[in-house]
Amino acid sequence: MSIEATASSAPDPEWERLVNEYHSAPTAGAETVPAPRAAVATSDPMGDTPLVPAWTRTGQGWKARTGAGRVNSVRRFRRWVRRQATEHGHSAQTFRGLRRTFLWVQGTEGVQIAIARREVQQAQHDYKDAKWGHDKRLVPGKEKDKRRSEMEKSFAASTTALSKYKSAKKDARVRRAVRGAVALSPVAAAEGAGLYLMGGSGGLLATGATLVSLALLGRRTDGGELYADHDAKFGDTLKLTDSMLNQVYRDAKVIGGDDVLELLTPCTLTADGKAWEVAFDLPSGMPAKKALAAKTGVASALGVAVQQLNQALGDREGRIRLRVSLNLPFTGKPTPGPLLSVDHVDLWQPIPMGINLRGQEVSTSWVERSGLFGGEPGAGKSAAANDLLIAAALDPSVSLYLCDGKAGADITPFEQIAAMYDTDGDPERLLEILDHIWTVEIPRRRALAKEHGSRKLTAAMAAKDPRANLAVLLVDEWSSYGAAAERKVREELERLLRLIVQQGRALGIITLAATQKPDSDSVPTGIRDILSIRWAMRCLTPQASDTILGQGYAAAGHNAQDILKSQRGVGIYMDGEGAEPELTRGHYYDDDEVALLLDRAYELRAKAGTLPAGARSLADQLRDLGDDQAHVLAVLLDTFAAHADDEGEPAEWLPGSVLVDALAAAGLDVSADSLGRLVVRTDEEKGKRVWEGSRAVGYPRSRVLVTVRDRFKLGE
Ligand SMILES: Nc1ncnc2c1ncn2[C@@H]1O[C@H](COP(=O)(O)OP(=O)(O)OP(=O)(O)O)[C@@H](O)[C@H]1O
Repeated sequence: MSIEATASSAPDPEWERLVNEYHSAPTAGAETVPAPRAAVATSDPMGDTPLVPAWTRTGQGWKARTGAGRVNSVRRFRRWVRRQATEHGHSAQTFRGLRRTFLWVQGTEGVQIAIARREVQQAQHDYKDAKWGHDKRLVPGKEKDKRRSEMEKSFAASTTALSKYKSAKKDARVRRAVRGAVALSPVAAAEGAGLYLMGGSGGLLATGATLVSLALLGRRTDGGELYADHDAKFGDTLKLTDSMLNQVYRDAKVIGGDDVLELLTPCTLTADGKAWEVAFDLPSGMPAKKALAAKTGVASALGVAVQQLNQALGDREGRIRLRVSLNLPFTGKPTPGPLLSVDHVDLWQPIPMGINLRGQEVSTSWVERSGLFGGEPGAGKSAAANDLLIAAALDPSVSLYLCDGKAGADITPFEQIAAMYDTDGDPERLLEILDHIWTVEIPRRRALAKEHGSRKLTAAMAAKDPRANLAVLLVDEWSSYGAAAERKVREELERLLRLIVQQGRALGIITLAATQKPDSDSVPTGIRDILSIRWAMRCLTPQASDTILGQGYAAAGHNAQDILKSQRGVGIYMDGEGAEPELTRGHYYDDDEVALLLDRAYELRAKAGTLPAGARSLADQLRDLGDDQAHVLAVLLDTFAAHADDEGEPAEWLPGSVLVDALAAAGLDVSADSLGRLVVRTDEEKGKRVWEGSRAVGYPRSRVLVTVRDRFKLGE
């Protein structure tokens, strides 16, 4: 492994940034540990202390490492059990050791003895042949002498061979006895000493030591192999080592057999103990794309699921930041969304969308942007869209235009605060909404920008002029509208949406399209290409994933098909053009939380006077008119509401005296006659009714409502 060290004399900002990053603890979403960021660059002026993140020495660092240690122990035990069934099992090793000891004691003398025995057999055979030749009759005298001499020589050779054989046997016996003594004496000594010093347990201990010695002797298999635990994959050990890393990238055919990765940090367990991280450079000249595309191979070589692996591009070509999660990420319960703890939101600022793999908050500025969220049904698009919509709702200045082509219930809770909405999947209503934006909103905004001497609306402008507000247009399931509309209407819808996305951007109109089936029908290509923020939730095919993110992303390792069904709300998030896609889980607000947040949004808007006309109470709408009679009618309506029954329904009838008193209490000097002239009753309505034990003349609420409608064209 090679770790770069920075010369103390040569400040290297890039290096310091990297070091700081590795010394910092994760932020929101993860359990955080205070990280002594500032001290890092200066505490090691010579650059010679090991690059170990400071958090490892904190209480939580120890806790994380103890947790990982515990998991590792269990896994080690499981590996040990698995090992016992193989030729590397400890009993197999012990027997191998025993056999090897026996063979050693037996030695190689057996071979000498066998050779000597063979010599004896040969010599005796030769002697027999010579004797047979000699004992023949009718052999002339000279020849007889020669044969006798050969017979005698053979006899002598046979005797010599026999004595050599005997001495080889004796020699072997002695040597074996010596080796036997050598092998047995330590065992006997240990046993004796054990028994003598500690009794039975000492004997057991000595036996254990003998078995361990035998197991050690039998460590290598007959094929000469050793049990190599370090060859185990990350998935087995849950520990990432530098040598393992190189092997992994070699196995995945990213780097060659002789290549090495240049590690910029050691393999480090993250502060929350959930993953290992390391940053490294690929061998010079190798594009990072090669490693990113080999995601499946790398995951397989690590022995983990592909979802546990995250390779992010470093800040320069060829640099990779690898993160391997110990468990499948994003499968636990979602953490409470951050909007729950804020009073209001400023949509001109970045808003929190979700949490990335490192537990960091992913925030996005939606100003001058538009987005496309896609994924199979139930992947979490509506929840993701809610991250923007709820933030927009909590900014009382923002106008909401919400359209749901699938006619679901996702945007129903927003109805009260939406400027215009369609929850029926009605293309005619969508046309009305888009037409309103194109013919009313956009010209108004353009004129406003001109008034401020600009071509676009900005945050600075909004701070000075409340008319310069943002607006959000959500079009969920465009294809459903397309399918339900006539060809002409469909073409008009497409034309308007394209114009709104293109021209509305600079004028503060944020468009968000969501689709279940990301293909060219679901969002027309021309419109899709100009939606800059993309969020690809789980898709069924890599092509669908590419339709959301852009061509070639799946092949480069960013494939939303890899997201598991259990990883709800998780998607590959691309925060604008050219941004590196990153796996992000959207913040999730359940139905109760959405209702709570929208109540807050309603209040904020009621206070700011930005509720859409339909959502404000009739009394408020009357007051807004600034007309005296409208004001009187507003007080009358409030008085009926103040006398509501147990179910909260306003009173249906009140005596004139009660109404006149209420008007007086509101500072309005209205006589009974003037009231009668304003709210003109029928003869029947003028009849007396029983009120608190006596009979009185009064006014029905329905007559007041009719007066409001007739005079001011307001109300039901
Ligand atoms: N960020 C998240 N964290 C945890 N769970 C989530 C998240 N997002 C969604 N879910 C779960 O997934 C379910 C489906 O989510 P959602 O309705 O947003 O999916 P969808 O893609 O919009 O589905 P459809 O296309 O059918 O409308 C939710 O009810 C919720 O239980």
